[in-house]
Amino acid sequence: MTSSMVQWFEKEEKSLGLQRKQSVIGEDLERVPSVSATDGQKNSLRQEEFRAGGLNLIAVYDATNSTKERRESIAQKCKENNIQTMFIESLCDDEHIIMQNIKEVKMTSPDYVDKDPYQSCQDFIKRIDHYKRIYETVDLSENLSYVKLINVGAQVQMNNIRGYLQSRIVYFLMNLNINPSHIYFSRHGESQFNVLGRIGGDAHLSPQGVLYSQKLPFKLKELIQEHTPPNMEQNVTVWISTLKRTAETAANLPFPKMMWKQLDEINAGVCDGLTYEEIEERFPEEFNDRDGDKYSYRYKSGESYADLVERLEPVIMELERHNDPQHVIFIIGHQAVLRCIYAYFLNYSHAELPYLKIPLHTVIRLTPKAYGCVEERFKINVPAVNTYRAKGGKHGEAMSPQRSTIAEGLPASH
Ligand SMILES: O=P(O)(O)OC[C@H]1O[C@@](CO)(OP(=O)(O)O)[C@@H](O)[C@@H]1O
Repeated sequence: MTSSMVQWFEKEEKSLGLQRKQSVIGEDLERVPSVSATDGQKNSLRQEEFRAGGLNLIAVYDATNSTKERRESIAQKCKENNIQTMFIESLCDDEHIIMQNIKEVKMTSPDYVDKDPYQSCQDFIKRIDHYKRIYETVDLSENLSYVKLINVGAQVQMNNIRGYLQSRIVYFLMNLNINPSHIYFSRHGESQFNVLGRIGGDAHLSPQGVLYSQKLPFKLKELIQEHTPPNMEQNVTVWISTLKRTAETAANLPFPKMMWKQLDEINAGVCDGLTYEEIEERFPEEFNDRDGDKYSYRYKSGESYADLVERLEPVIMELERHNDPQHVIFIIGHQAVLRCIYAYFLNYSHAELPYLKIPLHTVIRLTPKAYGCVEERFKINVPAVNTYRAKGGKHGEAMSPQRSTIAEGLPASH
C-alpha cells in the first residue's frame, strides 16, 4: 500500500530547488510528457527546471505506479529517451500513522476540497483497501533504482542508487517527517549598520535593536503558549549566526542557543560595509549585474543567493528532521538567509526569492503542512528602519531618518 506519496514528491521537488548540482537526467522537456500517457488515471507530471548550466532538468512523475508491469513500462520509455529513473515507494503498515496521515494529509489534499470530511475519510480508506489488493511492492527482481521507505523512514531500503543526485534524494527522504511542528524566525534587532544603510559587517545593535531584544522574549512566549498544552514547559532552542547582531538579539531569551556558521548573512565580498549608493558609484557594472539576476549574481570575493541556498542545506535538513511538536526552533537570522529559508517552505522561485520581504522587528511563524505552509507574521512595536531595496530601486527608508512603525496589514504587539 502506498502512503504519503504525493507529500514525498512535493517535498522532494522543493528540496531539489535548493540544489544546483544535479546530474542531467533529461534534457528535452518536450519528450517527458509522453511518459505520463502510460497512465490513464489522473496522474500528473510536474517538472522542475534547474538552470545550473542551462540544461539540467529533473521531472517528478507523481503517480501510484502500482504494478511491476507499469513500472517496467515507465522505466523502458524513459530509457529510450535517455532519461535515468529512480522509483520512490512509501510503505506503511502502522495503523496510527495511517490514520494520522488520512486526517492530516489527505483531508487537506486538493482531491477533497469542499468535501464532507467523514465521507472523504471513508473514500480514502476504500482507496487504501483497493491498493492493498492490487499493489505490487518494488523488489530486486525489477532491476530498478529505487528507495523504499517503510513507516515514514523507520526503515529505508534501496537498490542501485548511484551518483550525486540520487544520493541527495535518498539523504533528503531519510530526513523527512510528517509530524506537524512550528518554526519561528526573526531577523536580528535593528543594527547600527542598518541605520546607516550599510550592508554586511558585524555591527552591534542600535538602541532600537536593543529594545527589540528586550521585548522579544515576552512575544515569543505568548506565541508559543498558543500551541503548547497548559503547564507544559516551553521547550525552545534558539539558532543564531556567528554575527554579533544575532547573539545580542537572543541575549534575553531564556533558552539554549545554538550557533550556526551557516546562518551568517550573505557574504558581500568587496562590497561588505558599503551602502547601496557607494556600491553603485564604485562598482557600477557589478551593481547593474546584481539587479539583472540577483539570485545568481555573486559578489566579487563573496557569495550569491544561489551559494547561500547551498550553504543552508544542512539547516534546511535539520528543520525537515525536526519532528517534535512540543519543541520549538526559533531562528534569529539575517535578511538574505531568512529569505532562503522562507522561500524553501513557501515554495518561491529563484527569481522571487531575493526580493521577499522579511522586515526587521517581526516574528514569523511557519507551520508546514502536507499541502503548503501556513505563515503568520507578528510585528513587535519597536520602530525600525526599512532595509528593503526593490529591483532597480532605492534602498528603503534606511537612508532617511524616518522609521516605519507597523508594517502594513500586520498585527502590532507591545
Ligand atoms: O540581498 P539584499 O536585498 O541586498 O539584502 C541583503 C542585505 O540585507 C542586510 C541588511 O541590509 O541584512 P541584515 O541586516 O539582516 O544582516 C545586509 O547585511 C545584507 O547584505
